[in-house]
Amino acid sequence: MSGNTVDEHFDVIIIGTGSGNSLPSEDFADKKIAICEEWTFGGTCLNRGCIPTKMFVYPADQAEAAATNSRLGIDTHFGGAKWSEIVDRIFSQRVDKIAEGGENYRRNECDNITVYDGHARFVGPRTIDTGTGSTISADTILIAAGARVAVPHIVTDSGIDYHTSDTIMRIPEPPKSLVILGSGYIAAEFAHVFSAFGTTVSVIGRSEHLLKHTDTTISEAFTEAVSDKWDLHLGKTPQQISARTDGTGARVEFADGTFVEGDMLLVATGRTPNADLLDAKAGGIELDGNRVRVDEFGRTSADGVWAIGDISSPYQLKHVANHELRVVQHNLLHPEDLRSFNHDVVPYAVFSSPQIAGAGMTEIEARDAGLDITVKVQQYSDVAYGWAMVEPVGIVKLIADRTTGRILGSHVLGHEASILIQPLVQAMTFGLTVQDMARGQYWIHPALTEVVENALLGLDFPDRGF
Ligand SMILES: Cc1cc2nc3c(=O)[nH]c(=O)nc-3n(C[C@H](O)[C@H](O)[C@H](O)COP(=O)(O)OP(=O)(O)OC[C@H]3O[C@@H](n4cnc5c(N)ncnc54)[C@H](O)[C@@H]3O)c2cc1C
Ligand SMILES: NC(=O)c1ccc[n+]([C@@H]2O[C@H](COP(=O)([O-])OP(=O)(O)OC[C@H]3O[C@@H](n4cnc5c(N)ncnc54)[C@H](O)[C@@H]3O)[C@@H](O)[C@H]2O)c1
Repeated sequence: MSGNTVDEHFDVIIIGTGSGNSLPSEDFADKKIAICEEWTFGGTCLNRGCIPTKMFVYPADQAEAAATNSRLGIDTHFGGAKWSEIVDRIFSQRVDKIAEGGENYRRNECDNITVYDGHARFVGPRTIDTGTGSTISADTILIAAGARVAVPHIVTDSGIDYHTSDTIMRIPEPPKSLVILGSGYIAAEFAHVFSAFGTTVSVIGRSEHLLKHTDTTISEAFTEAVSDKWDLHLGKTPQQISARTDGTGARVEFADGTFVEGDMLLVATGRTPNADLLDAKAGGIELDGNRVRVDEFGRTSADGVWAIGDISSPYQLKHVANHELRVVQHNLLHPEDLRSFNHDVVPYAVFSSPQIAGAGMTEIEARDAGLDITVKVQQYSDVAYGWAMVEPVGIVKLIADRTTGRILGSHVLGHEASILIQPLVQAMTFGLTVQDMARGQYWIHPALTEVVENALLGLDFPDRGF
């Protein structure tokens, strides 16, 4: 049966098998659950996001190290990437197997779960057309339907072939030259991967610096650091996109008459939440711009309907989706003891080269907020391990409140920035003062973490207490 006649009623319906697939823990074993997934089981992070990209980034890091080790007085070289071997290892041997295993587990080994493999949309309050010919309803619905690649009209109207992060990781071989449209996370990570593997990479950005969402000191230093290995076209908006004159590849023209050409175009211009594809209104669900509106507990405007992750979160980060899932999981099991999302200190990392990580306010945000701040930019090369590494670019930038002694913003650029940031995230999350963090513990000598210690010690307080 189809349309608005309900074929089956469930305790819980989950839309989306990314973070949503983690909802049915053992505590949900007595619930009758439907899972709707229109694509590959496991969602973005596993199949075409965080996991496979970092499986390319790691060998790219090694390739780049091999090519640049001579500054350390050792003779290594990069002899080429076995692209098809890398793709096979990432997808055929690992990611695809995990996706298949996850689907098989839910379909065949969980007696309380039914999987619908179609596009779910609301046809009434807590009622879903599964896109498979069945209409189902539930007491509770979790919307975890994520986001999708956003491609500007100038690209789609051009009629040329292009790639996005969804497709480029499975191409048969890397291009000789790659033009990347966009200068955010995905652009920075794929520029690193392809450039390290030997592709000539051009990056087009509308702003003057790459990764403009980061602190200005970081985005300027990052842009400077990559400017001799990537062909940058910054502060430029494409006027026309076409194939090259021989009909192959891509040619992007700018208003000033300049252009850039390459064998392949990668579009990395952001991701749009899938809220517009759910017929949310039929379910009584309000949107907030292009996202599903949720309160601090994860509740949408419709009774019994909850949402988490990229479809409702401005962060579009997997650790945020995971956190929100855990909060909603608790709230569904304990309606009398609702927990709130905690978005106070949300860290991020960009796995490019150099790596970037950050949490909290940028210097401009802190100044605009009128706070009495102290700022320290500490070079990796000022501490023993950074010196040993002959680390050319690393910096830790801290912004702290002179009144409370608390860290307001932490920004790291350089080797393993995503790891170095974590003690700072911990201090910011638990409200540790700069003084306590700097001198209330030992810092291993001569570990690279001394750059964090020195950055803390370099902050200027009226009563230093160090
Ligand atoms: C290239 C790339 C790299 C990334 N790297 C990182 C990283 O290093 N670190 C990080 O924190 N984040 C990273 N992210 C972001 C991260 O992947 C997302 O924030 C996260 O996966 C979002 O999880 P989610 O559960 O909200 O959505 P998703 O994992 O996207 O799951 C949504 C699921 O819902 C399904 N779906 C959608 N609509 C419907 C419908 N109507 N009916 C049925 N099914 C539907 C989709 O097919 C999908 O499987 C990356 C993203 C990309 C694209
Ligand atoms: N390491 C990570 O955590 C990681 C890695 C990859 C992706 N992600 C997530 O995925 C999201 C999407 O990544 P992304 O890089 O596509 O988005 P992004 O928001 O980081 O960057 C988008 C870029 O495209 C540009 N842009 C947008 N529209 C444009 C247009 N019409 N013409 C030219 N340029 C345009 C923007 O100015 C920006 O430079 C990220 O915001 C992030 O949340 C995270």
